[in-house]
Amino acid sequence: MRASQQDFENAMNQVKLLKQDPGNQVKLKLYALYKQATDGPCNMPKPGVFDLVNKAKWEAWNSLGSLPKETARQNYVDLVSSLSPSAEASSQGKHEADEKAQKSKDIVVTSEDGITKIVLNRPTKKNALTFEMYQDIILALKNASTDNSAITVFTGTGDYYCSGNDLTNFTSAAGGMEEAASKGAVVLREFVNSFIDFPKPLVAVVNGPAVGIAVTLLGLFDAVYASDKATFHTPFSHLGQSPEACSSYTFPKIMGSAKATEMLLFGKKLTAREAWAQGLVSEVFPDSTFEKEVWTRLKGYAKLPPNSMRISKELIRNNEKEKLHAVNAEECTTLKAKWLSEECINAIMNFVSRKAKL
Ligand SMILES: CCCCCC/C=C/C(=O)SCCNC(=O)CCNC(=O)[C@H](O)C(C)(C)COP(=O)(O)OP(=O)(O)OC[C@H]1O[C@@H](n2cnc3c(N)ncnc32)[C@H](O)[C@@H]1OP(=O)(O)O
Repeated sequence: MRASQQDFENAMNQVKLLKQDPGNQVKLKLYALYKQATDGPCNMPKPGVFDLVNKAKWEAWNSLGSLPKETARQNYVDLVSSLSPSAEASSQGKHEADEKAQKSKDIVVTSEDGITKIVLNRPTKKNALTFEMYQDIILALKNASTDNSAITVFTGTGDYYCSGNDLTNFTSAAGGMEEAASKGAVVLREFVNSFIDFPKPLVAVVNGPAVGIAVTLLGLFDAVYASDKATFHTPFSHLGQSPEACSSYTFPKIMGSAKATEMLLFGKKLTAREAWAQGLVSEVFPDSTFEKEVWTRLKGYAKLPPNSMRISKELIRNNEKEKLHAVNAEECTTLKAKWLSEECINAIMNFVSRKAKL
């Protein structure tokens, strides 16, 4: 259900009643969503480098790109309700938000031992990401950013970690490719932004092969643990597409441009050990002991002082947050055009009609 103007106004009042300071990141997000919901996309000149507060506010607003006013209003209401679980209206909103994330059969979210676990749960389709799953992950990350857990972990059910974007997202859209491309660019931008801005340690437990966006996103994680059965494949040229999730920036930075080119332009598939040697993976484990070793380790990390981990992450991430948002915006604009290209449409049609796999 979409948030009404009345819900929005209630949420604004609710913010004033918050008992605890939600912290600067959340306040910036609230400001940005409020501006987007009332004024639309950022239309102000960027403040100067020394005007730190206004610059941070401008960046937060600008990072929302062309997010529709209605979506911003809804996100504002959801965010406020996640902040004040004790207030009646808010607790109801939070409950609805949690339920929505939990209800999704393809994304399972649990919280235990200081760890929020977000599981891609569509094994019959190798955990390929549908439009709904992107939205559910955005919501799950939003909830995880303010829940009691110290760290957040992504993993997959079954033999794959994730086979990337569901290629039928584009062919099955009611309004056709044009509408799917426009929607895809907006959803992708918000989806990647939620990884750029995620405030707690984010860990990928890569239980099997990863393809496309499941690989490129890893450059935005804080640690990546992989089974030795995992592989890392970004066949963008084969698909007539271009890189996303800031990988056009993070991959050359992580592995150097020559290695990044082999992956992002030529679609070279890496083994887990190769990905480790190139700095994309933190550590590789034998598949037979992978789950046990990784979860034991993560439970230990989750006992570390959470605020300290948050602040350290903020120090690292803030060095390049602005750059990441700019790269994300540019990649989404480029992809939107690529999705409508003959090269891409042919590649997707070949997959859907069973003529081609990777
Ligand atoms: C908001 C939009 C954002 C978009 C961001 C841009 C992102 C880009 C990318 O992620 S590009 C990468 C896209 N992914 C692929 O190209 C992978 C396509 N899949 C394959 O090539 C193969 O399925 C495989 C190599 C992953 C696995 O092969 P195999 O082991 O032989 O299994 P199956 O092919 O039989 O797969 C089982 C079942 O799953 C379906 N499936 C697998 N991956 C996808 C996918 N990405 N999209 C849609 N469906 C997928 C496959 O069709 C089978 O379905 P079926 O049993 O036939 O109904």
